[in-house]
Amino acid sequence: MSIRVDVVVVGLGPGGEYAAGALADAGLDVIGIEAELVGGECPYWGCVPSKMMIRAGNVLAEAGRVPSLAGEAKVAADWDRVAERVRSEATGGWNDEAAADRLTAKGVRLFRERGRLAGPRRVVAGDHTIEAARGVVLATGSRPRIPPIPGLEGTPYWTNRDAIAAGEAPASLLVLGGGAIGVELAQVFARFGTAVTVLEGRDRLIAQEEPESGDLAAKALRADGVTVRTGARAVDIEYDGETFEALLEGGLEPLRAERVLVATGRATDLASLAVDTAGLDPAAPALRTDGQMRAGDGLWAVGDITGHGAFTHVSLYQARIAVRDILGEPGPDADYRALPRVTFTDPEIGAVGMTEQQARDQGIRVRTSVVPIPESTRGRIHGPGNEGFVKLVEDADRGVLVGATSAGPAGGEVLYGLNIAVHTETPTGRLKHMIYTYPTFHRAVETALQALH
Ligand SMILES: Cc1cc2nc3c(=O)[nH]c(=O)nc-3n(C[C@H](O)[C@H](O)[C@H](O)COP(=O)(O)OP(=O)(O)OC[C@H]3O[C@@H](n4cnc5c(N)ncnc54)[C@H](O)[C@@H]3O)c2cc1C
Ligand SMILES: NC(=O)c1ccc[n+]([C@@H]2O[C@H](COP(=O)([O-])OP(=O)(O)OC[C@H]3O[C@@H](n4cnc5c(N)ncnc54)[C@H](O)[C@@H]3O)[C@@H](O)[C@H]2O)c1
Repeated sequence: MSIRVDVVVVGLGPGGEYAAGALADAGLDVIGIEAELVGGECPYWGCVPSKMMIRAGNVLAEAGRVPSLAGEAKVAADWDRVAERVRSEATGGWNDEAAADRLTAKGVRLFRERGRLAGPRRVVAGDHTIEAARGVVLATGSRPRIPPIPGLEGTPYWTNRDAIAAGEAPASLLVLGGGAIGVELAQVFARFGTAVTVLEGRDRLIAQEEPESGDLAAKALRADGVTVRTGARAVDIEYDGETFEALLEGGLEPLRAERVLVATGRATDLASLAVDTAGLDPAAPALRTDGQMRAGDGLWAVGDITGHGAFTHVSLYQARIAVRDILGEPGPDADYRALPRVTFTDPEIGAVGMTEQQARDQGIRVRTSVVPIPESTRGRIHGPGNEGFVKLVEDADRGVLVGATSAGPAGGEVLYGLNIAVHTETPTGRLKHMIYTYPTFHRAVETALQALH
């Protein structure tokens, strides 16, 4: 059956859901195509449930700090409460009815199918061929990248989805990959009694961030009893029906665990979207777009599929730009200079813009400073759990911050001011003469500005 509409949105994760709704709100005739759940990875298997799990783990850790600050606290960790909250409050039992209703109430026609391109401005979904007069938005996200480790395929390894839906905390867990997913979930399960080992191939955790961040994450995880193995890779995995055994590079002692969580990055799948029918490379790792999120004539792409950072806020930011462009409204190009991200470990590790190394690699004459939170007034007041630091990366010639990290209690919130500074390129000379509230964690930013060298 052939249908004509204004816009087709393929994939209704955060970016696609926003774009479809906003375009329908603007009066366009929109079809949204979703193969699984309206809302995508973030609300059902990503950001929201993982942060609920982290919140639970953090409460336990705070209780552990009571003896040194306030007396006695006896707590008994119970994963049932976590699983129940994830099921009922985060995911509604992995039911997207409310999200689907919100979208259809805006006038979006929802097709529960797997869509693919069939040429410019044309999408095939099930028995339907849809001609989109204005064009197509691709927002199909990413899925776990499974490394080709011999023996892994065919075993009941976990991805983020199994970890989020876990009915119980396993006795032991081997986490492959020390990126954001690996470190966040490793800490949570460790706090609920699981014996966790993180195996990271590179020489530090959260390796795309500052080295100080990786060191801090390793220290925090170790303090929770996690075994952190960096520069280590599994070369073979066996499963005997009960236990996984991972053989390591270099003949190191094998690791055994009840569960294996694969958290080794995400991949897009452009081939299954038949992007070649629109003249694009199906083997590319991501769909390249211009600053208005155009991937071709009558084709826009937003979210993980664009390769600009797998974050919900990136997907929503790009979706707003694509919507504006589709509606013919002028606006600035996407700008990733001040891309913020937070790894929600305890302590939180927030970062924006470039790391020191990235800035140096760009030939920027760099000045930096690192100020430890425990040495700040608020850090001393806070006491146990005060680990963290503020690191600034300044372009010394222009006198502006091009990157910053704020790690510590509420590190993700402290990041906001640094995000503004990098985005607006406020001169560090002006930032130094601002009034910073006493005694806050973010006063470490003022100290770090004075210490730039
Ligand atoms: C454990 C975990 C924790 C995370 N925590 C955070 C966090 O704290 N903060 C943050 O910013 N980000 C976080 N992320 C990342 C965030 O979830 C993603 O960046 C975000 O969901 C990407 O949005 P998206 O719009 O690209 O689409 P996605 O959420 O990836 O959704 C894409 C949708 O498209 C559908 N689809 C795919 N192919 C087709 C097709 N051919 N036809 C129809 N439908 C299709 C899929 O079923 C899916 O519903 C986390 C991710 C994980 C896994
Ligand atoms: N707080 C957040 O915003 C948040 C939380 C979770 C996920 N995310 C998003 O989801 C994305 C995916 O997360 P992720 O943690 O899977 O990916 P990642 O790319 O952040 O980290 C994957 C890690 O796995 C390592 N690795 C790859 N292959 C390996 C192997 N065979 N053995 C050992 N280590 C190996 C890599 O060196 C890398 O450090 C993140 O990049 C992030 O954008 C964001």
